[in-house]
Amino acid sequence: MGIELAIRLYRRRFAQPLHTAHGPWVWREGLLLRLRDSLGQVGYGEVAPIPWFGSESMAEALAFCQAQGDEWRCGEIPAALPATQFGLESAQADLAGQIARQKPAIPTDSLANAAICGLLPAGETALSVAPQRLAQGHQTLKWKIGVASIADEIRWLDQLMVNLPMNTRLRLDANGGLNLAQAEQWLVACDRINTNSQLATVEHLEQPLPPDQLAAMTALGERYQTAIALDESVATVAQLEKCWQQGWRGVFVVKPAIAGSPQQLEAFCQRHRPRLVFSSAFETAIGRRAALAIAARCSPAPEPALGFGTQGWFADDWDTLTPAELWDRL
Ligand SMILES: O=C(O)CCC(=O)c1ccccc1C(=O)O
Ligand SMILES: [Mg+2]
Repeated sequence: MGIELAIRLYRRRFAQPLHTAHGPWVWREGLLLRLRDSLGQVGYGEVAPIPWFGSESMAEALAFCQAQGDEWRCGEIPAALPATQFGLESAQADLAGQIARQKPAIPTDSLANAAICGLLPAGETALSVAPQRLAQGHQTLKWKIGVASIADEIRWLDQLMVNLPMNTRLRLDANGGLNLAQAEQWLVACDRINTNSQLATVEHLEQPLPPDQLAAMTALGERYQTAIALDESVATVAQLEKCWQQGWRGVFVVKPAIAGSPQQLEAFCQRHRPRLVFSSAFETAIGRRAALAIAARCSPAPEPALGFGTQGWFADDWDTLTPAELWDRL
């Protein structure tokens, strides 16, 4: 008897919609996978695509998984299905004991918040939530920009900075929603903050321009002091390779859950030793565990902060469940 593949669909509602430059994100949909061998051992995986990041759609992922039938034959998974590659490969790794048995450099359950970037809501609400995140132990925070007017947002940035302790690091994430003039306006504001020795630091400006504008972002990186991080431009391992080949040596944000094959991702990291920031795709505990195991293998020193401050954002209690409990719940 071979390896049995079981599939479950899930749909979770954000407690408050996540606002980005792409608009509000209200529901998170994905697939949970379970492989079971003839001895009854199981391995869990998760397919959590983000179509607006260029991943496959839920329908494409589901169609591929269903087409496998009840048995998983470890066949090739098309490069056009990066979230599915992650889900099936990490389920196999889990079945092989590589995720649970491995003692991760970063403990995956009770991660200290100091090692995790706390996520702030977009807009002015960030000002009242920031003290809560600091009280929870986060020392790095992330704020979505390109959601309200640039004048308002830069004013809120200044108000936010005066109330942050000096050791705090703030990430600004534009989700590709700025034009060149706006990106320059933000970088002027960031450099002004970063040259003020009385203020905390803006760690990076994430994906200021649309994904295809690599040359323009490289030029911005040379003209301003504040670091630029690519995210949407490098959603998959293939895109990471391409941007590396085109000379990008700044920060790469990596979301393992949508990057494609974990093995290929690890190989890219070993080969080039890029500057990495690992980030969540708002996956469940199943994908999170696998993504954090990959992060630990790709960059042994847990620094900079992991972009995994995504727990508690949903209107359910799933974040309190173990992978097996979550599977049984669905
Ligand atoms: O990276 C983080 O700190 C949190 C995760 C995050 O921001 C995110 C989560 C899902 C989809 C896109 C993004 C993003 O970085 O743009
Ligand atoms: Mg981002």
